[in-house]
Amino acid sequence: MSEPRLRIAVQKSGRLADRSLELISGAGLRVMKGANELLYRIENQPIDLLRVRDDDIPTFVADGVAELGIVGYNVLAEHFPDADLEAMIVQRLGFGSCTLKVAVPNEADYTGPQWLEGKRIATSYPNVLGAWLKTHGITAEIVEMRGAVEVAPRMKIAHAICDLVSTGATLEANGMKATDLVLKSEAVLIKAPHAPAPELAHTYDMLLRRFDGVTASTGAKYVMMNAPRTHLDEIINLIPGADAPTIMQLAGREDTVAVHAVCQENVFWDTLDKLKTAGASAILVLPIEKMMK
Ligand SMILES: Nc1ncnc2c1ncn2[C@@H]1O[C@H](COP(=O)(O)OP(=O)(O)OP(=O)(O)O)[C@@H](O)[C@H]1O
Ligand SMILES: O=P(O)(O)OC[C@H]1O[C@H](OP(=O)(O)OP(=O)(O)O)[C@H](O)[C@@H]1O
Ligand SMILES: [Mg+2]
Repeated sequence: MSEPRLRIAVQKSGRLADRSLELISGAGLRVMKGANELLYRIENQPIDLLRVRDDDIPTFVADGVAELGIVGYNVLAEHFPDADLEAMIVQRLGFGSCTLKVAVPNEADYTGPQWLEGKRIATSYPNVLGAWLKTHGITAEIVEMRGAVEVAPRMKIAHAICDLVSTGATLEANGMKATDLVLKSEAVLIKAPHAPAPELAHTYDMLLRRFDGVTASTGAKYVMMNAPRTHLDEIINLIPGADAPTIMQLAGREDTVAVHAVCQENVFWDTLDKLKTAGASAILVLPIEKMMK
């Protein structure tokens, strides 16, 4: 009998496919792209990647066909409108960020959600939209469409739409404006309801630790600078998201210390300017490749 292998369901192609593979290789898994398009093997761990349509990922993971999956929160919320999603989510992954919004033609005299009362709204997210309408006490007809939702008002199929928006370019190109935020989304790592087979528990735990490490290090920076003792508090307060920086005495410079810190947030040029003004010098910002808390 063949050795058991963990399965991770990932989008085969589309907006999450590349970033999902980056996360997987960032966790040290070597992907073998074989002849089998549905299944990619991991060379150095007992793991396979199940490559499917993103719509199939929530069901595959909930049914235990795959122990883990990477999918948009929007797809998960639509599939399991009544489930405890937080219990399924292992972690938020920080990519694939988008929003689900209500949008109407530019010329509409939109005054607020009440405008939607008795109207037709086209969407690929009938469950999420239905719940949102309910919380606003609105009765509207939901027209379900699989794609090209943005053309519905022009085709006179609907008065409004509820669709994914990221840059807003699609809405603009179709003469529409976003009016209400229905859901914020990003890619999430989800897990099956049952624990993995005992012989895979070690691999599973290792994988979750590594995914956490990769996500934690994304955007994190290691910042080093020299700071005059007189302005140390001010300078530390300027370092974004830094937890307990290390302060070291510089040799032969009683009045100056070296400050090293891990920043959890973006370090902008603006921050560097402020640090400089506060007296910091020799400022270095370095990327962090991996991080384990
Ligand atoms: N414009 C966008 N900007 C950022 N993220 C997006 C955008 N559109 C979609 N996403 C995210 O990426 C996910 C996948 O989008 P994609 O368009 O590849 O899905 P799809 O066409 O349904 O793919 P599939 O063929 O797998 O069914 C979405 O569910 C959403 O979480
Ligand atoms: O606000 P924007 O940056 O324009 O992004 C929004 C568009 O992106 C998604 O479609 P996608 O491009 O993935 O194609 P699809 O409609 O085939 O899914 C979504 O369905 C919107 O149409
Ligand atoms: Mg899909």
